[in-house]
Amino acid sequence: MKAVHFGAGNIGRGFIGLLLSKSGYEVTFVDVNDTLVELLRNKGQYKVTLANEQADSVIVENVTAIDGKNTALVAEAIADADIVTTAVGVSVLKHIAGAIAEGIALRLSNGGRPLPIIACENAIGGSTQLKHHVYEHLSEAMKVQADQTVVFPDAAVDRIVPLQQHDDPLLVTVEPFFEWTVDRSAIRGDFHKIHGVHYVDQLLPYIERKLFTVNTGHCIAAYQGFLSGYETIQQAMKDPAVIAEVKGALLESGAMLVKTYSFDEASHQQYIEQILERFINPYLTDEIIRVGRSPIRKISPNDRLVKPALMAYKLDIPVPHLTRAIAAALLFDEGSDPESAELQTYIREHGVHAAIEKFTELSSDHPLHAQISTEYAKLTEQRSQASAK
Ligand SMILES: NC(=O)C1=CN([C@@H]2O[C@H](COP(=O)(O)OP(=O)(O)OC[C@H]3O[C@@H](n4cnc5c(N)ncnc54)[C@H](O)[C@@H]3O)[C@@H](O)[C@H]2O)C=CC1
Ligand SMILES: O=P(O)(O)OC[C@H]1O[C@](O)(CO)[C@@H](O)[C@@H]1O
Repeated sequence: MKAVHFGAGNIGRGFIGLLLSKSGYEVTFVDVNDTLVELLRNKGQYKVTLANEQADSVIVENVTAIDGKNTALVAEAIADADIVTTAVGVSVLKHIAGAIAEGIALRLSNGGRPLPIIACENAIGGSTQLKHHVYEHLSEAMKVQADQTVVFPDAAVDRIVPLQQHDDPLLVTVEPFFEWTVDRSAIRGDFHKIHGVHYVDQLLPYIERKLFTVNTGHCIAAYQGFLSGYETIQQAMKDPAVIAEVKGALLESGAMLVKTYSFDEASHQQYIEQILERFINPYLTDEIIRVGRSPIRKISPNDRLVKPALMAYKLDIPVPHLTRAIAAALLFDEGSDPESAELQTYIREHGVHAAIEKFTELSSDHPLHAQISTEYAKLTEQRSQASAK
């Protein structure tokens, strides 16, 4: 049983690779990081440590790696695989699509056994997005053939894996909690199930519940924490003002989710409480720069801030915390993050209204646009008052 997994990073090693290996798959990681590829290939194993009191650990065996820049080799591995997964970042999917298409073409020329390809990224419809990118590289005839055997089930993945700072570049520390949900309605043929995966017939409620609670709350802790001068989520989540912003927004997105999907209100409240506990896990150090990374992606119309705000707005649910969080994201001025730098340059050159319109796609006459710009002005004022002190 062979798995090819793109991205030997934190989630790749600390979550997806771990579960695939424990389920009996031989895992071939594909990455462009030469150090990771060489070490995985030479050692054939790595260690995962849990962020709990005992620091429990497990050795993940039966793994190897290939260089993502060697497209021919990657294609061969895909042609021979039983499953393909990714955890590279949603914006990287287009860059791996060519190699996947080459692998599919090779596979089809060899008879074409069924193949599920699952993108494990923080996005709605990640696998579907990957399929679109892959199909851009296939001929019309090949697309028809691929439709018979290659499937792209969407998925939701939830496990907090911060930036790693160990002497061993392969060692990865992860929170004990994990949830990997896969849309089984898309899967065909004989499929060797992955232990620990929750297979569902309808993914949308799960991915929206996760993205608009875990990821919404987490990025608000990051953006509000950044404005208050904190460096880690653990520090920010000790500040009652930051906690109030996070909880306020989760009540707004929660009210929308409960109404949209008829979730039980008390269970959703428990879900929120559990997530807040996960954010403050004292055995983890999670940097604000990581959790707030790529603010342009995070304020895009289908992502964790604007989408729940819009869905709530349409249900007449007021969203003062969510709109303030979008304003805070617009103030995430972290030079080491390319999207933050791009966003700040755009705001300097074109003003905040143009930025809201361009990046959130909320037109200037949309009431949420006005709310965001009002909050932006207030936060800017607060920031300059604080720095004058
Ligand atoms: N870290 C976390 O707690 C969670 C992350 N995610 C999602 O998982 C995905 C990966 O995140 P992380 O593991 O944190 O990032 P990461 O940066 O640790 O790992 C990404 C890996 O992809 C590799 N990569 C980049 N371009 C590539 C290419 N063209 N071909 C092959 N490999 C390539 C990088 O070298 C890196 O090793 C993202 O979509 C993220 O939103 C989802 C849930 C939790
Ligand atoms: O990986 P992204 O989408 O940049 O966002 C970071 C988020 O991913 C997570 O690592 C886990 O879902 C959260 O810690 C955080 O909300």
